[in-house]
Amino acid sequence: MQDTLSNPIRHNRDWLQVIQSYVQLTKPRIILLLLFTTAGSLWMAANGQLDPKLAIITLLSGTMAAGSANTINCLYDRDIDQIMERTRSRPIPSGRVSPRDALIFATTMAIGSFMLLFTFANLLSACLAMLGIFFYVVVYTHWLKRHSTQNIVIGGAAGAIPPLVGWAAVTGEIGWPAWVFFALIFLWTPPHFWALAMMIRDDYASVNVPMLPVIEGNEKTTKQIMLYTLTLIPASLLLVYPLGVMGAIYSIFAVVLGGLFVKKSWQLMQVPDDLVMARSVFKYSIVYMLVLCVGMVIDSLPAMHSMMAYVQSVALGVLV
Ligand code: HEM
Ligand SMILES: CC(C)=CCC/C(C)=C/CC/C(C)=C/COP(=O)(O)OP(=O)(O)O
Repeated sequence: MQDTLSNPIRHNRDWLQVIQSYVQLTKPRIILLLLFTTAGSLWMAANGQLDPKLAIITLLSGTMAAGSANTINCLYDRDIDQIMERTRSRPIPSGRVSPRDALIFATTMAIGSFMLLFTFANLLSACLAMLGIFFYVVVYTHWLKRHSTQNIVIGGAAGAIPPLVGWAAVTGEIGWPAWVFFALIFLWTPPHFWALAMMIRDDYASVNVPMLPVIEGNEKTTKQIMLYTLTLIPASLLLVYPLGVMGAIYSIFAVVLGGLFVKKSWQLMQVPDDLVMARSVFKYSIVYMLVLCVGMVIDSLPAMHSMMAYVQSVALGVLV
């Protein structure tokens, strides 16, 4: 203590390490992609006329809710995280954050998220954020993760809730486009996760977590990945037809990105034991979701609406 107080550089470094540990508990890179899905939904709901204050509040609250959910997951799973190689150095198993402090941190973030959404958006969005935490912690982490090969199929609904939060924050209700976006993430989660689970199969087997590749093997898993991937293009295009909330630009994103996903899953199905290919499908799943959300935002921009109207009038002029 004496040493820390008398040495300000060491004192600052200690604080930085503490902050780093808490950030690590929230699984920040996963939150970033969840925020992209929330942003896509926010822009789509606002049809390009998004109030910047509402956007910032919703994204901040989403960060806190997802951070809280991920921290409780780290707390609950600390026994198996300590054994698996990939998770051994996480803040709780490595002793950098105590379970008690993690619980206080997660509870504070959940309350903060609820209060922010309730005060600056509405009650529905605040309740949906809490439902996300409940579903991820209770339904996925507690009930399903250690007991069913379909754990992430049903549990994947938790990760699909952020777009519902975004839509509700803008409109005060859950419209059809939000449900379609929910379904899209729900269908995307199995290929995203099973490709990764193939790579870390031994880790999951060592702690008896019944992930599909552990129980059914790689060949069956790649067939399942292919089936789910095939549903993504039609599901993503429902936003264009019949819902009509997205236009030509988004359609190009959806078809090209979805086509590449199908190609990659097909390639993996030909070589089910090729873990380099499995890694490539996992990485691509992230690129797919990220770029599709960017496509949604671009398509929602008012400048794009005027450009498309101009292109349409020119095309009509040429035809008539
Ligand atoms: C229940 C559903 C899901 C499961 C079981 C799952 C599982 C995982 C796991 C185990 C990892 C590796 C994490 C690590 O090593 O720390 C991962 C990585 C990742 N997940 Fe998911 N995931 C799910 C849903 C989602 C959703 C909905 C998103 C965002 C829309 C997402 C985004 C990501 C990203 C961006 C990474 C890469 C993180 C990095 O670079 O380390 N995941 N996922
Ligand atoms: C609205 C709201 C708050 C929604 C919550 C969404 C949320 C936090 C989704 C996270 C999905 C995810 C990373 C699962 C991995 O858990 P795992 O336990 O299988 O991963 P691990 O083995 O790496 O711990």
